[in-house]
Amino acid sequence: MMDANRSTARRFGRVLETHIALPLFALLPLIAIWIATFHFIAAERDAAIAAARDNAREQVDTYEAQMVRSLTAIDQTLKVLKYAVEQHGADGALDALRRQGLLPPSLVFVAGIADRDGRMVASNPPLKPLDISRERYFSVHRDGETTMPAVSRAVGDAAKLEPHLHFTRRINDAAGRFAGVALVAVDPAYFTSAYEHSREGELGMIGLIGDDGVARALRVGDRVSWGQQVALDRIGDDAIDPHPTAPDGVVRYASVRRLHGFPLSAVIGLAESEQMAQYKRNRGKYIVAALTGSALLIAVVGLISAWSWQLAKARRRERRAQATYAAASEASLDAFFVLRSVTDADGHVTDFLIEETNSRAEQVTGIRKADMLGRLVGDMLPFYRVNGMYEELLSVVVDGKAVETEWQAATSPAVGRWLQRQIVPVDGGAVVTVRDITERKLAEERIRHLAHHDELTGLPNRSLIRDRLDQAVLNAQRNGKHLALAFVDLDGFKLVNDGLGHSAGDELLKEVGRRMQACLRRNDTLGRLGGDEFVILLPDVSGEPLAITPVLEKIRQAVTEPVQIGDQAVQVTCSMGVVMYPRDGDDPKTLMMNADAAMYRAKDLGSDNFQFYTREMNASVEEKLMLLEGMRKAFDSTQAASGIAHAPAGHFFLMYQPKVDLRTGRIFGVEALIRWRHPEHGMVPPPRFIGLAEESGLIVAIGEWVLRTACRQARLWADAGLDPLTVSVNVSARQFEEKHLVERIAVALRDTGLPPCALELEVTESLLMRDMQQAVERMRELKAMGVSLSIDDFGTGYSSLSALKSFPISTLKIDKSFVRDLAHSLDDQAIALAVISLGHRLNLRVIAEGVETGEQREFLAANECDEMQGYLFSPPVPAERITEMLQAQARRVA
Ligand SMILES: Nc1nc2c(ncn2[C@@H]2O[C@@H]3COP(=O)(O)O[C@H]4[C@@H](O)[C@H](n5cnc6c(=O)[nH]c(N)nc65)O[C@@H]4COP(=O)(O)O[C@H]3[C@H]2O)c(=O)[nH]1
Repeated sequence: MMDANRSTARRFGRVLETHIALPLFALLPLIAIWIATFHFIAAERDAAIAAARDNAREQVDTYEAQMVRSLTAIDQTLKVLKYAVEQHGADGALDALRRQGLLPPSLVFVAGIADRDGRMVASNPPLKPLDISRERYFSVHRDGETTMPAVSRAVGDAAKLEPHLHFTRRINDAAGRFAGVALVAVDPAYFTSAYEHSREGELGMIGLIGDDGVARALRVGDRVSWGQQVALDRIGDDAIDPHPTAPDGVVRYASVRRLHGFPLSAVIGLAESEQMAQYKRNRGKYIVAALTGSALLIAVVGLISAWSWQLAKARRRERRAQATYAAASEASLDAFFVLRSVTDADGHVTDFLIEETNSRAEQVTGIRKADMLGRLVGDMLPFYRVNGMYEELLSVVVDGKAVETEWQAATSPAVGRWLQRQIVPVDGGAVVTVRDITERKLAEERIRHLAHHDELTGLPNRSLIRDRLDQAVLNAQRNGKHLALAFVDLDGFKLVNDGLGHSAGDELLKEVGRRMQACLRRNDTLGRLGGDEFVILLPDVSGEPLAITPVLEKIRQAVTEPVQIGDQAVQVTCSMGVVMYPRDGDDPKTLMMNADAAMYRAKDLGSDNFQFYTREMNASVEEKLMLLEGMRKAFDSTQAASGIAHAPAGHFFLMYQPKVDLRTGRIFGVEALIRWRHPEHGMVPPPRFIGLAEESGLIVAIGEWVLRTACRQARLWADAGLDPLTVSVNVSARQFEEKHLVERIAVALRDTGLPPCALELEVTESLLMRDMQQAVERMRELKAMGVSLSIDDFGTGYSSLSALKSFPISTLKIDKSFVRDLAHSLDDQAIALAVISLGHRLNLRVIAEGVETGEQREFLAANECDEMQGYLFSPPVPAERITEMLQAQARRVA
C-alpha cells in the first residue's frame, strides 16, 4: 500500500516536473492563440460579407436611381416624339422638336419615327432607310396600346451597324389608330457608364436586364456586353448569398432593382473574390501571425522543456548515483568520509568539514555518525594534525592527486589494527576511504614468513639465509669486516628418523635447532637448509678462526647432549664446515660451496667435529669427480676382463680375509673385500670410493660383480676339495634396498653353483634401521633361501634390542673401533662384552673384526667370543693365498 502511494506520489511529482508541466500549460496559450485567430478571422469574414452585401445594395440603389433618371429621359423623348408626330405629322415632328430644342443629343441618342408599316421615315441624326416592321416591339405597338415603352434587345441593323437598344412607344393618329412608332436608339454602353473601377472592381458587374431575362447592357470591368440570359429570380434584392453570375460565371454578391415604368431591372454584382480580398489577406496575416506565435511558443517551450528534461535527467541520474553510492557505501566494508575544505579569509584551507560518512566509519572512529556530520575533523580528531593526515589531505586538495597510505592505528577503537586510507580529491574537498587491512597484513606477514622460514623449526630457510648472507657480505665488504658461515650436518639423524619414525626425527630437529639457537647471539642467524642440514651465519666476527672456535664447540656439545623423544633418549652428533669471509671466498656462492666442502671433510674425518675450510678441500671435491669417472671406467674394464685372476691396473678385484674360529683356530670362512688399483693413483682404499659408488648408484652394479666373483671363487675352493668355507660379501644400503636383490642373489648362486649356505651377507646396522620392516622381510626371504646374514659394525648404530630380536640373522660383528683399544679401554671392553652376551642370548654367533694383537684375541676368547678376523691372523689376501692357507690347514688336520 505504502509502495503504491509512494509510486503515485513519484508519478505525480514527475508530472510536475517542468519538462512535462510546461508543455501541458503551454497548450493553453496555444489554444487561446488559435481560438482568437479563428475568432478574428470569422469576425473579419462576417464583416467583409456584410460590407459586400451593403456595397451591392448601396450600389444597386445608386445605379437604379441613375437608370431611372436616364430611362425617364429617354421615355420623355419618346413621349415628346409621339406628341410631335401627332401634332405635326411624321415629317415635321423632328424639325418642330429641333426648333424647340427638345431633341436629345444626336451623339448619344438617335431619335426616329417609323410609319405604320415599320419604315423609318425620319430620324435625328438621319439614318439609312430602315424597316422595323419585323421587330417584335413593332408588332407589340401595332397590336395595342402599352403603358410603358418597349425596349428591344441590342441589335445592329441597316441604319446602324453597332448594336444598340431601341426604346419605342406607339404613335396613334388622330383617330387613335396605330400610326407608327417613336424610337430612341441608344448604345448599350450608355447604361453602364456608371461603372467605376474603384467601386465595382475589375470583376464587378453592372447592367440592365430585360423582363425577358436577357441582358440589354452588361459591363464587367471595361467590357460591355449584351444578349446574355440572366436568371433574375436567383438575384434577390439583398445580395445575401454570392453565386456564379453571367456573363462569366464569377461568384458575385448580386443585387437587383426592378425599374418602375420600364420592362427592365438594374443589376449590380460585386465579385466575391474582390470583396473578400482584404478579408482573405487579413486572414492570411492572422494565420501567419498565429503560426508564428505558436511556433515561437512551441520553440520556447520546447527549448525550456528540453533543457528542463536534461536537467531533470541529470538530477535523476545524480539522485540515482547518490542512492547507489549511499547504498554501496553503507554496505561497504570501508569507512568513508566526504570532506569539504574549510578556508580562511585568504582562501587557505584550514580544516575539513565532514559532510557525509557511513556506518562503517562509526566502527573505525568509535564516533556516532550523527556526531560526525557537520563537524570539523580538527575538532573531532585533534591528533590528525600531528600524525600526518592533515598534511596529506591538504596536499591532495592542493595538488589534486589521490594518495594512498597504510598505517597502524595508535588510538582506540582500532588500536593496533592495520588501516589503509585512500584520499581522492573532489570538487571543494576530498573523499577519504579507510579500510581495515589487518587480515591482509597478517596473511602477507604469514606468507612472507612461510616463504622465508622453515615450517618445522620456524628457522630461516634457504632463501632467507641466502638473503641474509648476501646482506652480511655486502655489509662486511662495505665496512671491511669479517663474517663466518658454518654448515652443520647431523650425524646419525637418519637412523633416528628411519628407526623411530618421522615425528621423532622432527622432534629431534626442533630440539637441536633450539639448542643451537640458544648458543648464538641475537644478530647471528641459524637456518635450516633442509633435512638434517643447518646453517649458522655469524655476521660480525674477527678475522681469526680461533675466535669463533668456542661458539662452534658450544654448539657441537649442545647437539651431542641426549634428546628425550617419548620414552627414548637419542643422541646425535654434528659435523660442521666453517668458512670465513673474505678469507675463504668473497661472494656468498663461494662461501656456501666451501662451507659444504668443509662440512664433508668433517664427516670424512669421523663426524662430531668442525672443520675450517682449506683449499685442499675443494681439491677433494674435484677428486670425487675424478674418482667417480675412474670408477666407471674401472667397472667397465673389469666387466670386460672378468675371470682374470690378477686384475691389471684400472680394474676392480677382490681380496679375501680369513675368518677364524676362536676356539679351534680354524679358517671357517672368508670376507670378500673389494680393491681398486687406480692407473695413476695406485690402490684406492674402499672407504674412499664405496661411499661415492653408493651416492652415484654405481654400487648396485659393482656389488653384483663382487657377489658373483666371490661366489665363483668359493665354488672353486669347494671344487678343489678344500675345507668347506662360508664367503661373506658386504651389501651396501643402496644394494640392499634394490628391488631385485633376492633374485639377483638366487641367480648368482645358481649360475656359480654355490650352495646358499656357503654365502653370508654382511649388512650394516644403520642399513637395517632405514626401513626396518622391509629389511626384515628381505632378510627372511634370504634366510628362507638358505643364505645367512650378519650385522656388520654392531654397536655403532642405534639398533634397539627389540628390533635386533626380529632380525633373522646368524652373526653379530663387533666393530673394529671397539676392538682397537680393547686391551686398555674399559668402555670398549664393556661394549664388546655386551655385544657378546647379547648375541649369545639371541642365539647368534659373535665375531670380532680388526683383531690385531694377541691381547685382543685373549680377551675375546676368554669372554667367549666365537670368531675373529684381523691382521693378527691375516690381512685381506688374494684368493690363491686363501687356497694355500686352506691347503696348509688341511695338512695340519691330517
Ligand atoms: N685396522 C684394521 N683393519 C682391519 C683389520 N683386519 C681387517 N681390517 C680391515 O677392516 C675392514 C673390514 O671390512 P668392513 O668392516 O666390512 O669395512 C669395509 C666395508 O664396509 C667396505 N667394503 C669393502 N669391500 C666391500 C664390498 O665389496 N662391498 C661393499 N659394499 N663394501 C665393501 O669397505 C670397508 C673397508 O674395507 P677395507 O679397507 O678392505 O677394510 C677392511 C679390512 O681390510 C685389522 O686387524 N685392523
